[in-house]
Amino acid sequence: MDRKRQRSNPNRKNVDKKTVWKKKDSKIEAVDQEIEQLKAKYNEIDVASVQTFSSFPLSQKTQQGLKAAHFEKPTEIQRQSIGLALRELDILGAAKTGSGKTLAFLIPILERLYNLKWSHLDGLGALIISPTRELAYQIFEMLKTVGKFHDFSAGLVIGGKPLREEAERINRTNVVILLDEADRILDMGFAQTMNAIVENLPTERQTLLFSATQTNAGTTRRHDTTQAHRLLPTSSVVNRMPSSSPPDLAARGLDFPAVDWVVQLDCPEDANTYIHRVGRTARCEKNGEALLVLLASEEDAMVEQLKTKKIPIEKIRVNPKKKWSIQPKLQSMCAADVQLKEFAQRAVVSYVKAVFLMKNKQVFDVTKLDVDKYANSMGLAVTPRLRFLQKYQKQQSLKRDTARDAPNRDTNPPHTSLLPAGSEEEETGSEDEEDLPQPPCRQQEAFGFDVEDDLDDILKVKAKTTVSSSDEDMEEDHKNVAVMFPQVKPSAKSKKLLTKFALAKKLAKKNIQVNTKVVFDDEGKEVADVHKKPQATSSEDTYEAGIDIEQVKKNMAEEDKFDKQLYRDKIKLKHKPLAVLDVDDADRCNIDDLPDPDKYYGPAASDDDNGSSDDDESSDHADRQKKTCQTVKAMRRVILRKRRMTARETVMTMTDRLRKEENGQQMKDWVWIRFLEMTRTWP
Ligand SMILES: Nc1ncnc2c1ncn2[C@@H]1O[C@H](COP(=O)(O)OP(=O)(O)OP(=O)(O)O)[C@@H](O)[C@H]1O
Repeated sequence: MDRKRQRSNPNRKNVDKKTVWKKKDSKIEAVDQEIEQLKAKYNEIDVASVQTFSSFPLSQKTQQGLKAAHFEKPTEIQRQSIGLALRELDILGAAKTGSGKTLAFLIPILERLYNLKWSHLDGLGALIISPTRELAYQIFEMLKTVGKFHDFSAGLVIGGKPLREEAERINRTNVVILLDEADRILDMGFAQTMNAIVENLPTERQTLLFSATQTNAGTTRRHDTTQAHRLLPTSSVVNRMPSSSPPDLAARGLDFPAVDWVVQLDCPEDANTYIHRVGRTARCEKNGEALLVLLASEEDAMVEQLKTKKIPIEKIRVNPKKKWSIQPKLQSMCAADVQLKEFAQRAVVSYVKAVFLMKNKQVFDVTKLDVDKYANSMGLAVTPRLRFLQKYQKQQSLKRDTARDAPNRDTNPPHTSLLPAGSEEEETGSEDEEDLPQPPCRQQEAFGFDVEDDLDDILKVKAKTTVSSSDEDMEEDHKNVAVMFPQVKPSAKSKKLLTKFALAKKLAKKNIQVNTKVVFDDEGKEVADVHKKPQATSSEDTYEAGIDIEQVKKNMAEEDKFDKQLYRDKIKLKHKPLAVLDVDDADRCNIDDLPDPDKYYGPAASDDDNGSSDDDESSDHADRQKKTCQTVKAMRRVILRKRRMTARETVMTMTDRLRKEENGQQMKDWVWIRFLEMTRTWP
């Protein structure tokens, strides 16, 4: 219809176009006007009077997004920072965990891009760097919710895809969320990457930096977390996990709704980790509780660290009446389940290693750990072998001795004396390894593996990762690593893996005959193993040098013959009728220990022919004995071969066969009785 009208009126098309342009122009004008009006209000923002988001001069689209997400009142950090960010100032904001920092930087980003009328043609307009992949997703979700009425394109770059693809995506998007372990960036050797990103950003830019604190958020005290730390004797360190455990990844920035309590059974690596973990509760105007369990050896140094961050803590002691030990229960569980025991052993070793690797030796002093008690609390009667600890202790005492012997030398060179490659001391160390008193490795005896060895890899990888940076800070780490890994250089002995091939070579060299497996049948006869090497009689001794093709062909033909015969025998055995099984053996079979059928049925029943002579009787009896013997043996074979047959099926098979024979009924009954007796002794 429209087309018809258009055809009838050629000017119509031009009129429509004009209307569209007009509409577009007026829209652009309206946007420009809105931006101008908003900008004019930026300097008039009075933080004290801001009660709701609508008090901020924000674009209609952002206001709509906030409304749709049910964000009405700004949190303190949002109130304080949004106005400043709108004025294009750089911000360094510190606010409590869960205080709404994400929105505090997302709103200004949306507004800034809107004011600049940024479109997808302009490419990248904002860059958000988040510490973890999970947090990146969370920020992305928040951005999609609040910014859904805007026309910007947002992208999430979390790695794992080809670089070119990622680069193209970045160019196409306006707001990019990049993944990186921001908090740990320096620790993990990403300082260079970080610097490279910053160097490539335009010099004219606005920077918003937010960090999580516990108390610096001004008025956020309203919903402070109630915190306490609890001291436990070393015997109560059940279920303590190393600090590098997955929860610490989740502890950074992730927003879990309705977490009331954060209970830390292991000491956090430092005060910052504590803050991040505790920040999972008391989020956004809500209350929360946190409990930290510390060992006596960790208490002083850790509490000091928390105090310097102004974290309010309250010490509580456990009521001894309320305590009960689960140690006996765990011990019995470990005794009953080898796998569980293995897990417990691994847990002990990895925990001690984690403590050993911690940087802050004032808090994490491995020498103060009561490892035996810890192992006991995990249900283990014997502490797993901790070779690295022994080596470390030995090295320490050696170092002390050397210092005593050479007082004029620099007795405590900061880091170099413990692990200098190829140094004198290292050599001494490796010699000492032989002299080290090695405790009996009971877990190795029991399970055939060394729990500790399995974890050595983790140790090495960590060391490598930490050392791999070239940054100044990383150099410092490098030194620390040298202190932390005084002796973890694997000895040449442990480096070499004993492969099957190496083992076979070793045995061949020593001329040791390895055990062979011989299979016997029920009667004690050796069963030829078809999987065994060919047993043809050809001799290989005739070879003097090289390969004699003709001889090989002959041998192969013989082997072939042998194999075919073996196969035929196997098939024959399979189809052999049960009744004729081992008939030749019948005479040798002693059935005296079997119950006598006469005992069950009386002499009359067993007498088939009353008028027969004594001789006939005795020959009858012998016949019957022979038959019985055959039957029982055949039955046993059937039962053993066809284990999958049910007991009833087996007996039915046997009795069917017997029915056709002389004295069938009587024998059938007898077989039944014998069968029932046999089944009673079956495993
Ligand atoms: N103005 C607001 N009104 C209501 N809820 C809000 C507001 N701002 C943020 N929130 C909610 O508060 C929770 C915590 O916000 P957010 O994750 O941004 O905190 P955070 O300070 O970044 O925390 P962390 O330091 O742990 O990363 C989220 O569930 C978020 O939806």
